[in-house]
Amino acid sequence: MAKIRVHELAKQLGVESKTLLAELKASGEFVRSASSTLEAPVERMMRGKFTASDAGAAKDGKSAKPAPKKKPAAPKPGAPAAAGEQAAKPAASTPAEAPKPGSAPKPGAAKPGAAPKPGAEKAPAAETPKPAAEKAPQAEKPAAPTPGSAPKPGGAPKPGGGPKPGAPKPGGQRSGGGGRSGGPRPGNNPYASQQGMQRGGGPRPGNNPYSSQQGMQQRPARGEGKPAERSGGPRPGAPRPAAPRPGAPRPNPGMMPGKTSMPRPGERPGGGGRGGRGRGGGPGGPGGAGGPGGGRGGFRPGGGGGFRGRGGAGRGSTQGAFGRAGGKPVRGRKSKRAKRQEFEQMQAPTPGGVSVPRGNGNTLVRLRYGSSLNDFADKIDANPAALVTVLLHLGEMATATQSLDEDTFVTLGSELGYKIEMVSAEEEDRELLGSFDIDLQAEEADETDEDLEARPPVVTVMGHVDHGKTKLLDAIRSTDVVAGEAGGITQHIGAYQVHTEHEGADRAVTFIDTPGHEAFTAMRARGAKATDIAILVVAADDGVMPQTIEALNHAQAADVPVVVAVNKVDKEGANPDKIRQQLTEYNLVAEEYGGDTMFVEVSALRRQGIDSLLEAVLLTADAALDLRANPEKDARGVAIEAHLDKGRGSVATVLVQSGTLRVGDAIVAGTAHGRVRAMFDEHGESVTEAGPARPVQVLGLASVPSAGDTFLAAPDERTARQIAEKREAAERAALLAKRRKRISLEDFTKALEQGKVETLNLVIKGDVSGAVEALEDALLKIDVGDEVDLRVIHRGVGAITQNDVNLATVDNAVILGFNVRFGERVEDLAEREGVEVKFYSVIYQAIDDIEAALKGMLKPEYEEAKLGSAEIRQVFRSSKFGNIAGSIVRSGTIRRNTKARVLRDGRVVGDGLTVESLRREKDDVTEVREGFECGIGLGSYNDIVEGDIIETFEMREIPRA
Ligand SMILES: Nc1nc2c(ncn2[C@@H]2O[C@H](COP(=O)(O)OP(=O)(O)OP(=O)(O)O)[C@@H](O)[C@H]2O)c(=O)[nH]1
Repeated sequence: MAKIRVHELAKQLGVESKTLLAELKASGEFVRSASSTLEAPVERMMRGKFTASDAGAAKDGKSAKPAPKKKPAAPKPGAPAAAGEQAAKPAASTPAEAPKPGSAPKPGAAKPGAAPKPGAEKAPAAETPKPAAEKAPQAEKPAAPTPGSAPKPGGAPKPGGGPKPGAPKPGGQRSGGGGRSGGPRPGNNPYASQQGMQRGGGPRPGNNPYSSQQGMQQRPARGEGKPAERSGGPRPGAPRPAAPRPGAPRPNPGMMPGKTSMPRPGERPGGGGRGGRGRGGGPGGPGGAGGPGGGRGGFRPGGGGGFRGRGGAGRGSTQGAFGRAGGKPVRGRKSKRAKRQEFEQMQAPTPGGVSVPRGNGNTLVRLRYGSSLNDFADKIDANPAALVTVLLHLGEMATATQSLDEDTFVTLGSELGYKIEMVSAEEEDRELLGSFDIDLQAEEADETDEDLEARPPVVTVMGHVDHGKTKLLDAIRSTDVVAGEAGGITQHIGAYQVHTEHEGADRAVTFIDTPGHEAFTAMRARGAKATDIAILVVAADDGVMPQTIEALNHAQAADVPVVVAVNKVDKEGANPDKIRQQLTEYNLVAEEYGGDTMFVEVSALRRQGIDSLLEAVLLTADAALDLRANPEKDARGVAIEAHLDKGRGSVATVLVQSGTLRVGDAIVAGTAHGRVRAMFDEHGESVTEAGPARPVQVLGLASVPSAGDTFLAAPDERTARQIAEKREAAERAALLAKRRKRISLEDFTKALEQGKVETLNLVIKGDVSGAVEALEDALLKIDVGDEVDLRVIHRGVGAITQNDVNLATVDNAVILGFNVRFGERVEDLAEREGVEVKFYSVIYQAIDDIEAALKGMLKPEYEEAKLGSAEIRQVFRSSKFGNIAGSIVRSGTIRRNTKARVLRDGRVVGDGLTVESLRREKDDVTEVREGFECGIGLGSYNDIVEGDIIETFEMREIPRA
């Protein structure tokens, strides 16, 4: 810039640099060497001081400059010669802002020696202060009311910029009024916002690089042409009325109605009014533009106008800036569409500011337990990412694919106007089937008495360990008349049916061949109600035991009638009555005691009492249950057992509960589907159809269903497949939810504080299921703290398939193959999709790798590393930068943008700060080393006093062990 350096001035003044330096220092200026630059006021002051001794030299310097300066800015260049402090004061008092700027460094005036400026400005400044103050407001007032000119309220007064810069308010007041007499030093202070203030009423533009005024000085200079653009005219909205019409000359900044142009009262607020919007800002800020504009407009009548030709014409004035005839300003009219948009936007803002379709508060959304934001997004047709954002703003962090609990959905839903209803797996399955026009409930409800036929009861044997359940089932099986007749060996297929004579009729009873309440409960948990009656086996020599009670509870909870088999009556010490007695305490009162529970004494070992037991079962069933089913419909039932047979493929034992299953039927059992290729009974006999309560082994499913899966015959194979696929997807989601190491709300908060929750998703494939399970268990046991989440999203036996890779792609997972390889063409796919697949044959290697990977994913830990400290020698106030700490670096280095804290008497008074600005002299620097002085700005933190220590530090990552 064109500021004069000490040695240059010394030369001009005919004194030695040393002398001048000494003088400057004596005056309290911040000058370090002969090459330091001086601000104009300081220069003036020095010239004043040395004038006596060398008037000639001084004059020369001045006279050379004034000329250029006057040109652009000052209307009243008047007294250029008048240097010295007096002149300086008034100049500064008019916030140094407008006037000076013009004269300031840049303006067309090449490199003004600096000296001249002051002169040029002072004069006008000194005179104009007041009028300016008045004018500026005036200029603004009209602006506001005339909408045409200032379509946006902000355009005129609002931003407050107007008053500030344009009017003398901040600047003027400050400088004028704020000048404290006897202020310490006129400033060549690089940090003072208003150096003049300190001087008794003699505000002078300082050498302060932070000073906003200085910035303003530059602004106009730079903006010869720009001001109009920035301040005066082309604000959004503004251009419209003035828009160039075809044929009109293309507008250029120079043509624009700058605020600089003097708005006349009553006139459309041209630049002046708008100029007001500028903030008193410093260099670079838009306010700067506004400021000077307004300032000029206000302070220098005619200044801008003269320069700009048509400057006076604001929008709506006789002649528009763009050549458009003046007149009534065109008021923008909103289209219906715009209005609608506006209305839509008036809806309550979504947290996070994202756009999400909103419900009306009662819009019902049904979600399955274990659903993710993706599922929710699907239902409301929203962008999952937007939901993630909204949830984040509600204080919870989740990925789009992560399963969330009911509370979270309800909270999120209520925020967005949706009523969330979570549905269970059974309900959802019902819905799923409903989408295929299969409504099992309605089907049952529609059945008439004629449709229904008696069916055998289905019985489960339960009881305490070693009380003889298995033995009893064996005994019952062996009593089967049919089996005896056939002479066949009864195979274990998971259930069997026996026939017995009851009240003169042949009756069948179906037994679930898996004793124990665990299987019973597991089936119930899957929504299957396969059992009609429970036989509670109690060893007469042992009595009621814990598992007896447990089994009883399960049966009662399932509302299943109980028949008690008092077993081992052949044993010495057997006390059947004791059993009856004991069980009364559990609401199981024997008929003999006036209750309705049948107690049958049996010896499974000796196969005694079995017939009585079967009879009791049938009596109970007849008394308590309506065992009827419609055989004339598609089969519905439950899978009891299933396994993969090497030769026969998937072999599933299903219990038909209603309808009739026939060979050739398309069926779906859980997520398995297929066509019934063949059916076998418990004797290994092939059967072609199976009616209600008939257990059969079914061949033909494409995969293996799980025990407890419901099955049904579908109208066709395609439907069966689609149902299976939908179920599989739903099951996968539910499984993910279950497998996930869920994070509580508390953890969420913690995770939020720490950053992001990281998750490592895995797909595990192995050669045998045992290995897969072992690996999964071991991996889930890896302790890596709360920060990292490990999730096994899929596991299975066999080669790595396309499906595995697809899953890994979607969930961004790593595939672990244990003793398996890629399936056909899968390797290419994995490569294409960028899915990492790792193969192992030693389980510990896999665990080690995953552990290391998890550690690698751990958020780095940081420690504080001190960078430097600086002692505050003096505090400079800057309106733009806040308080600036004129400091000397005591140790290390002070770097810009590093973290900082302020210490006072060894105590931290301000922490979590940042070195937002750092200057040496007037130059922005990135760092200042030990022993050097600098100006440190801590942003909006202003609580600093002399003697404080500013300590800077950075956070360094600590490598994990
Ligand atoms: N004396 C006698 N022993 C019996 C009788 N029923 C079963 N046992 C014996 O009791 C033991 C347990 O019989 P299980 O049928 O295996 O009993 P469980 O309830 O199936 O046992 P878990 O499968 O372990 O729950 C066996 O040694 C049987 O031989 C019986 O009526 N009389």
